[in-house]
Amino acid sequence: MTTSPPSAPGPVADLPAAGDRVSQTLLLLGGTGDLAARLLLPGLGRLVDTGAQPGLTLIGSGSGTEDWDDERWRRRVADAFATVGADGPRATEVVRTTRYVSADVTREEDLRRLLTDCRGRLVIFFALPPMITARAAAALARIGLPPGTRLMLEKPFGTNAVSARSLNGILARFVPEDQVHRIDHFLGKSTVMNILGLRFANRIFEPVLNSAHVACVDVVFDETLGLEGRAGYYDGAGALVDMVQSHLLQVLALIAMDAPPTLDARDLRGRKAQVLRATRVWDDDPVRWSRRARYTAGEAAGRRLPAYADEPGIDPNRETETLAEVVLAVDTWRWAGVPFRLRSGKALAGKREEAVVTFKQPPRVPTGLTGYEQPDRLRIGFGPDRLSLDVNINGPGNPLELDQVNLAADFGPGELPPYGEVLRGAFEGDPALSVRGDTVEDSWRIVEPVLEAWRAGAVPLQEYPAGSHGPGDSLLTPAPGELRRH
Ligand SMILES: NC(=O)C1=CN([C@@H]2O[C@H](COP(=O)(O)OP(=O)(O)OC[C@H]3O[C@@H](n4cnc5c(N)ncnc54)[C@H](OP(=O)(O)O)[C@@H]3O)[C@@H](O)[C@H]2O)C=CC1
Ligand SMILES: O=C1O[C@H](COP(=O)(O)O)[C@@H](O)[C@H](O)[C@H]1O
Repeated sequence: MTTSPPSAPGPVADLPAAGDRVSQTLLLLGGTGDLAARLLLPGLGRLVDTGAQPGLTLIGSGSGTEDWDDERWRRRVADAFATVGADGPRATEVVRTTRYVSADVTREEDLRRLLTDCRGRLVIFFALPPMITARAAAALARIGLPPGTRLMLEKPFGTNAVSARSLNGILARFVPEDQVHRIDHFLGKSTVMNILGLRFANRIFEPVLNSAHVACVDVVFDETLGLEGRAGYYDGAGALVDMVQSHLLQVLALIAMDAPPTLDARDLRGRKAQVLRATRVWDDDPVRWSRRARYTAGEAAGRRLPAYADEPGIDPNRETETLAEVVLAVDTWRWAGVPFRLRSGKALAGKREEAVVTFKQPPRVPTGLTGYEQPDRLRIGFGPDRLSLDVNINGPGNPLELDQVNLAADFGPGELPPYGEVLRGAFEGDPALSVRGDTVEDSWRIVEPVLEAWRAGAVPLQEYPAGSHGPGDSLLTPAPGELRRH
């Protein structure tokens, strides 16, 4: 591994010492794309508006297939900043000084030209399709980067375990692991990180978060959004790769990991890695323990949606799923025998974005107390940000009749939107909120048996009308405790 590549371009090479408050350049590859406009630039706007990152220069780049210039780019940045009210002096300065450079990032000469334009410490954000990211990284490995450069790479990282390993290998040739930020914006969501506070800053939950007390854990991300014009990316990915392989496995890891001694990157990522290494498809049977489906025409959240297969840019023969479910086992002392049921789908009846820990029934409800129907549940909501507990109490009325009540705490969104948080991590050189190289490979290892079973046609592609609750035989509907290892 080296940080002194053979041909690092001149101006960026005279770097200040690490840790200083220094001028930095954020080079945004894929700046003309959807991610940059909707999520990344707004996150950046909020971050710079807090006063962090003084002296930041932003350079946006696109492939040059469309007509972009400095003026159009500045408008794009200003519009994105305006969506989050980022209009303070720092944000205004970033808008004033930002520039656009078009470049085919798979070509060495274009990359050299791009790098020559950068000053101070360099952060490169790859907001690019995965195949282009891989080719750009290979080209950068050949030409080299200035020491201290940090790379931010979007998910999905690679397109399968083999390509992820190969991309990790390429990156390791020219950037140390701690300077590689594999982005998972769920790790920047305040409620996701609050899983740590909830679990490890309280005495009452941790002792019961294990197989003695937990019947099952569900991680659910149901959206009402449909394809939203993202055919080019989504039709090659599908719900399992888009959401489960990355975001939902990260949430699973935070819920299932043991307490890290500190929250620094080495401890936190080490704990998550341990859990994911022990995770696999329930009973090693992806045919039995996965579901896939895609939406047909319907109405979701008051919007009429065409069938996924009829959306422009979709190849229906690829059989891309818009809803994926999988049941996983975490083979550790703590979790052996507890099913982790993961599900994400688009164009569903309502938003449901939460992790739910369902507890086992109490050993015995005393004779005389009636009306026990539901086990207690701990719910961690990601949108809206909310923490709640379903508990059985002797409710009003008959004092011996049980009622289930929900004790809830709502909190507003974090100080920064998720992309603001992950950008802050990269600017400050803290990879705690990014995914380590071995973990991303393990995440592919976990989902690959399912992808293979689907490719082989062993799991039928079901259909559900947009605006419905998804297929009727959901793996999440059996009562907790019904899923048993044989
Ligand atoms: N959009 C989203 O909501 C999310 C996206 N992501 C991830 O972010 C990444 C980007 O997604 P998204 O923005 O939606 O994709 P888009 O298709 O909207 O944008 C792709 C970008 O890549 C650029 N690009 C493509 N080929 C080249 C090339 N050879 N040289 C230089 N630039 C190139 C395009 O430039 P041009 O337009 O100029 O051709 C464009 O700016 C993907 O990995 C995706 O998985 C992750 C989370 C959410
Ligand atoms: O990464 C992605 O996440 C979004 C959902 O996350 P949110 O923070 O925008 O709610 C999902 O819609 C998208 O398909 C996926 O690529």
